[in-house]
Amino acid sequence: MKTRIKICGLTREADVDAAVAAGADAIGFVFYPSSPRYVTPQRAAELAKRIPPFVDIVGLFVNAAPEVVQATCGALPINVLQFHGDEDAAYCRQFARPYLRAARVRPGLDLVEFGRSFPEARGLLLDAFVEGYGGGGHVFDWTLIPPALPAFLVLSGGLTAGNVGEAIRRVRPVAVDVSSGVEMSKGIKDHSKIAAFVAAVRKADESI
Ligand SMILES: O=C(O)c1ccccc1N[C@@H]1O[C@H](COP(=O)(O)O)[C@@H](O)[C@H]1O
Repeated sequence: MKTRIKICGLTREADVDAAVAAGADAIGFVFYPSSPRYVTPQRAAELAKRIPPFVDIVGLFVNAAPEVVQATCGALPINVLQFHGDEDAAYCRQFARPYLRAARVRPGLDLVEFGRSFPEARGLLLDAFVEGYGGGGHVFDWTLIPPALPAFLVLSGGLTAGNVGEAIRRVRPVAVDVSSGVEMSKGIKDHSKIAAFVAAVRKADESI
């Protein structure tokens, strides 16, 4: 099956165009003010106008006030919410929209139990445990992923064109999510890295 690709943390028109042209399945906007990739809802709405139908728009939040999530959903057509903080299931479900729940993987975290506690989640996004909640470009130990999870698995954390093929062959996620690995600096994407990342995913898809 084709591995879906999400490119996250876009802040510039040219980067959105490059991700779409390369064949990204989803574009992520970071609505976490502490992130160097933060965009205001108004800025994201401008950028989103360049995203064609059937490429999903993902809105990433970290412990945001519900009113902020609601207002952001009113500003642009977000298809999927991504909760990357300490949000519980009641918080996540209140928006009545598809959502990904991020788990920051570390030894001792029971991912099966974690997944079960978000029964409505569209997918479980696995990321490295880093300070600042995410987007740190760190790979975690993929052997910590149990063989069966109670939700679709989206793999992230330090993925690059150089390691995403191995990640797909070993972990078999339904989707991969990348930010740091396709950047020249935080929030500024490198178009050749985006193209190389997408090509590496497609090459891996052919080999499994
Ligand atoms: O991108 C950010 O700045 C960010 C901030 C807070 C939480 C998550 C964030 N990004 C997400 O982190 C993972 C891993 O990204 P990376 O490729 O290792 O840089 C990914 O899901 C991003 O969407």
